[in-house]
Amino acid sequence: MATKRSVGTLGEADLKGKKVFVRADLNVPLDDAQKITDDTRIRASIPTIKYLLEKGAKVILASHLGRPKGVTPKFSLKPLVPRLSELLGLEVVMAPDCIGEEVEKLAAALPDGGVLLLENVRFYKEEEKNDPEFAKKLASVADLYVNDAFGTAHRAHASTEGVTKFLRPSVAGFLMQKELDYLVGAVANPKKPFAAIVGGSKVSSKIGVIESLLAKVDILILGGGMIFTFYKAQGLAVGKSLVEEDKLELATSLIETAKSKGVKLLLPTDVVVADKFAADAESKVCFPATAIPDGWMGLDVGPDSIKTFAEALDTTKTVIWNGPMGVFEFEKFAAGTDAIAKQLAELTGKGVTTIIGGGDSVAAVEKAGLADKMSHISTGGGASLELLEGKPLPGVLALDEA
Ligand SMILES: Nc1ncnc2c1ncn2[C@@H]1O[C@H](COP(=O)(O)OP(=O)(O)O)[C@@H](O)[C@H]1O
Ligand SMILES: O=C(OP(=O)(O)O)[C@H](O)COP(=O)(O)O
Repeated sequence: MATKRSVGTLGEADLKGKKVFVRADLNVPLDDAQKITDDTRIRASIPTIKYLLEKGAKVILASHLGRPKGVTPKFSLKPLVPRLSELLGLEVVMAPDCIGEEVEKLAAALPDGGVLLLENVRFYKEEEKNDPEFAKKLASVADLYVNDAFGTAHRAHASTEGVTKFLRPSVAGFLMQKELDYLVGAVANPKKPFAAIVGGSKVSSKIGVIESLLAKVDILILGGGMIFTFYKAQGLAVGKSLVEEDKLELATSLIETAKSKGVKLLLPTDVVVADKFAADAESKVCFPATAIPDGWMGLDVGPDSIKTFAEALDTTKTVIWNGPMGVFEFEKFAAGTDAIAKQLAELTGKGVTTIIGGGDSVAAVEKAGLADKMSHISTGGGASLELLEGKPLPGVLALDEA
């Protein structure tokens, strides 16, 4: 797999006074009051930044947050400044933008050992388009590049890929190295039976991954918003649940592929439905899962599914989990996610390798107080799944070879 090639690292480079563009994945969950609900990704980014600061470098820190379309205040990185400053023990300077004159001025004024946090790179559509001119502008304020954004390494964007064309050296940070070392090792030769649990709401970006997962795993458990596209593909009633209409054919063919490969594909047998997408929604268990009444939406897997999933997971030796089983942010719809988290913690204690990936999945495990009970907590959900598929990660491929 292309991502196995060893990438350049910071090593003993002379960093004194150098301006280092650090791409981190600071895409943390925020509540309605813009409060950080899980800071795992911020904490995971600290060792690289601290190392650079100790070497006398100036750090220009960049990230995306969410999936904004243009400049959107609720996706600003400003709410992260106090936590970052606290963890680093210094005052992080917030830039009003990620490119332009003001950013150039702030970068030029940065003292050795200072940190400038750029505003959300996705406020520009050029970021996701990997526009070379935009990448050049990002690069123009720095001398070298460090990519520590493992969670975004599967995206060929300007700040993860394009920028490397303009900055040398371009190397991996400590988090990136740690994730690659662990995940490549664990998934290249997984102890079997090997199970994947896929849920969450990013259906269109994760449903494609399932095809390749079917070639690797013995058991595939589906939950979260993923399942309704599968039910609808079978002509079943899904009410107002999340459905990706253009993925119905793919869902049908995935069910066939699972059968032909002898993979145990488990869809929930029951779901918890709600009359609206809200914490105080009216809710009830719908059994079978495939008879969701009109006007209702599935927001969690039900108790019968939890039992079936538990029996299957009990037979495994390696489990990778990405995507919550339900809308765990609302207490009423957190039971499925909590049950998986608890069981994986128990299985880890019995010698099963458990890997949890993804911003929200990790947040759910943290909320349950079980993060330190898992074999590996990965800061990337989509990225760890793509790594598992054997796909090259563009953000890694673009870095210098060791
Ligand atoms: N049935 C569902 N309908 C809508 N959203 C869901 C459902 N189940 C889970 N979700 C949402 O999925 C989100 C996480 O999805 P995703 O980003 O794919 O996971 P991760 O960040 O772990 O990779 C959570 O905010 C959760 O509320
Ligand atoms: O949260 C992320 O991915 P994840 O939900 O798969 O862990 C990363 O920050 C990438 O975000 P994206 O899927 O909007 O490109």
